[in-house]
Amino acid sequence: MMQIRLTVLGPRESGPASSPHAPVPSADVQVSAPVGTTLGAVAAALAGAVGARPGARGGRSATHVHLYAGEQRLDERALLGHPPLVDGAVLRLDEPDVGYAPPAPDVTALHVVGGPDAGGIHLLHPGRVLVGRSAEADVPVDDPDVSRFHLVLQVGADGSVTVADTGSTNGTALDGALVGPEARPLPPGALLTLGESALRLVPGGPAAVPETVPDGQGQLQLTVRPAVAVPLGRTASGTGAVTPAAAAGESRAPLTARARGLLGRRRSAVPAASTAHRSGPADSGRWPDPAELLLTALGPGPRLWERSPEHPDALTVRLGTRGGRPLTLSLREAGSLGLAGPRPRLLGLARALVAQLAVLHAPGALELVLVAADGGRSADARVEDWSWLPWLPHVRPGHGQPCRLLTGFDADQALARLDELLPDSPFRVTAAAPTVVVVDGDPGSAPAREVLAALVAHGPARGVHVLALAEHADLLPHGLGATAAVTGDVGTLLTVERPAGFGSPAASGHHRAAPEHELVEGVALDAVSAGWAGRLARALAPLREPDGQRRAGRGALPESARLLDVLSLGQVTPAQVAERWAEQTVPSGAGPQALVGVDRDGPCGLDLGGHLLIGGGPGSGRTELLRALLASLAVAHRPDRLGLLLIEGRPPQDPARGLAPATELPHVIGLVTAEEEAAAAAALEAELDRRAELLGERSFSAWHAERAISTRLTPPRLPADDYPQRAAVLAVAQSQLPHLVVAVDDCDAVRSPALLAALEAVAERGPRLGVRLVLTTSRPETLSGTALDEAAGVRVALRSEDARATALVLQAEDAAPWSAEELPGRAWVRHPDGGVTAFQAARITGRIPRTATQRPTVTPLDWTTAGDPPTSRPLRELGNGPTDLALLASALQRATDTSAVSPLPALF
Ligand SMILES: Nc1ncnc2c1ncn2[C@@H]1O[C@H](COP(=O)(O)OP(=O)(O)OP(=O)(O)O)[C@@H](O)[C@H]1O
Repeated sequence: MMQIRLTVLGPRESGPASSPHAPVPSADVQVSAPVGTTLGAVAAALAGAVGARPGARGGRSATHVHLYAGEQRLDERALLGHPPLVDGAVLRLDEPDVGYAPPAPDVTALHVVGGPDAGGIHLLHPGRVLVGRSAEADVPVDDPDVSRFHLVLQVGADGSVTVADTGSTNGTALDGALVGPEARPLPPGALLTLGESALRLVPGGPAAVPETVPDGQGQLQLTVRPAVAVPLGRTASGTGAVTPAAAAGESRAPLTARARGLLGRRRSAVPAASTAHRSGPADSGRWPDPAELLLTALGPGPRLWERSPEHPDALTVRLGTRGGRPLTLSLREAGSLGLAGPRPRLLGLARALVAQLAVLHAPGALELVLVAADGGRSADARVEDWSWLPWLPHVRPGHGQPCRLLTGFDADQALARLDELLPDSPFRVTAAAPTVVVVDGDPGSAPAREVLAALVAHGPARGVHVLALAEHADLLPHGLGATAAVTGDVGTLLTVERPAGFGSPAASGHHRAAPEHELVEGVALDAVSAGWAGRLARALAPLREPDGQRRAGRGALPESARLLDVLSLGQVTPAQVAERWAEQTVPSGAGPQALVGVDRDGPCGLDLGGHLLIGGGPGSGRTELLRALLASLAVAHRPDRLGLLLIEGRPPQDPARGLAPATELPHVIGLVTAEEEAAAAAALEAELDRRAELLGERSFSAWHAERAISTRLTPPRLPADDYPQRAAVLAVAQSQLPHLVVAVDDCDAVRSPALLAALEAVAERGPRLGVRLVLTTSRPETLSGTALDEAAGVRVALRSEDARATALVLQAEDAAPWSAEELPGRAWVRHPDGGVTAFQAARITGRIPRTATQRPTVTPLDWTTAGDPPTSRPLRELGNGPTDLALLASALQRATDTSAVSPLPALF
């Protein structure tokens, strides 16, 4: 099933009162659907999500819902998961959505490149274009210092543009020179300043080459491209924040200086002219303005995700401009940043900063966490303020954090998110990428405040950077490395306090016990609207890094997985299985391999080079993992090359819940019942001896290298009860040396001394002879110190109430970092090299999903619960059809028959 998140915009209320500015109903939904589902299958449900009843309006009937993506009318046969129906898509009911059309690249545009309402991209078509604060303006700019109708552009048919001031209060400057009521030519690249806003005329250019490949499941993979060269003029010493002068001096084309008068004497006199350089959009330089950011996300453009953690400008954000030059701040150098000032401007600034981080750093290079749990504001208000952010791909849990998104909209979620960032958290063990945690106001509880204080103090050294927001500077957490406070009559300026000597090579090499701070005043801040941020985040939502460039350890663990999917055996036909077997080469000394689940990098296996121990509490999924392992081994190895001997230490009351279902696998050479324990023990020991004799001095692989394995051997009929004779016959009949896996469920409950002795013999002698143990236990303390425990090279800990049990299984001093989540099948594995990774074991005895799960569903997205731990509801069993294991076993049996492979005879 693929899952894509969409926004549906409803039809505007019809009737005489309807105006182009009337609010449009909108809903964020999640669509779950099998690959190959068409839009038509969910169209009615999408319409329903915005309260539209099919047939309620002309054009829409019970069967026909008209949906548009931008201006494009969508065919109902369009496939979900393919562009434009990808994650983050915005669909509109009944009418084209002009506002969401991607900007045509070949048309000259006016970009709002700085100021309190930055980021706008307005295409200029021939005619008269009014720019002003009024919503009625052709180019509205929500800047208090901009007049309602501030200036007018005249766009000629040939693309030439002139500008004239319409008698604005604060004046207009063109590249620093005052513009009067007479029209003056506005050349491409020129910068217009009005109020605290800066606008640039950007000529059209050729369309960007698409750089993504759809995966058909709602995501777009970026194509591999050469690493972006670091712009000239930068050296390693330039990694810090940069002074405005340095920024301008180092960018390839200095950004245009703004008229100083506009900064100092707003609302009064006309600005004095100053000399200015002009820079074209192609080289807008080191610190992209909000409009360029949006284009980069929509393209996606070549600057998308350009900053690796090693990039000199990694984690450096542009706060605004001063004297027309970008003022930046490096989170790496400052450690943390506080933003203070009246909301909405504060939010606008925060959005601009987070947008820069998300556009310039790939999800593998930067993790974003949102904490918006301040009890002083209603939950609805908090979600409304931040609902744009969860669309960013950087907010997905990449280290197994128990949540769907790294968000904290209530006190519990907030504390969980902050806890996860502490150094001893299991979720930071493999963290390679830095994290920026946005904390809006109070984090919601006293413990969370404590953790936040610790993160402010010690986080930066470990790559955790706090970006805190508060209405007043004195409400910010103490000890932040830098602050930016919104000031000015109308809240469009910033006063930035940051460590002194930022970015200067001399200072960064110099150790300061308590860094002095410097104040930078009169910074014209960059702020962007919520709509702008939502559009940018939705554009980034479907994007994924090219495979090879993803950092190890990224990607979330699924809540559950189906083994047949992990094995790519969705259809599970005998032919498919026979093909797998045919790929197999002669057994080697290395143990058999088996895929059993999914880790953060995709399907994952357990290495049976040695023995395997699986520990976990009641109902944690030990038996299921064992069955999955057996099934997976059976798919990977022909039944003449692998034998499976099954032992139940504590036979379950309902045999279907134990290992009995696995006996249908053609590889199984016995399920030992209580009465058979002694016999099984004898047969096992005999088998070890037989193998030792057969091998002599040779290793298992050397032996195999010496002889070709007969595939045409028919098993002889064996007398039923004469074990020694059977063993002898086996020895002759086999003249072959298959892998043998002895699987013992609940091995702590095995009571027969003979069987325990045989198992210990396997533990000791087995690996060299091609015999491996797979043991499960709910009481690892009873095994502690035994040969069975000590021999296990690969160790898996499923959930357990008892932290000591987990520590014993993983042979860790302290289990705290490794407590597995509630989910059945969620586990940590300790590899022979000592590394520990998390994975989700896959399911093999689930019932085949029948029609009910295959039906696409549309559910409202609720951001408030995205940060909750996944509920440990048992997987819903649908229908009473055969289990996946039964299906697989039957395919394996038929494959055995048709490929003339002879399964091994029973061991005893
Ligand atoms: N990998 C998994 N994915 C989803 N659900 C699972 C998984 N493994 C187990 N379960 C669910 O958890 C239940 C318990 O699993 P299982 O019987 O394997 O656990 P156990 O640890 O052997 O339990 P017990 O303590 O009863 O022996 C199963 O009925 C199944 O519904």
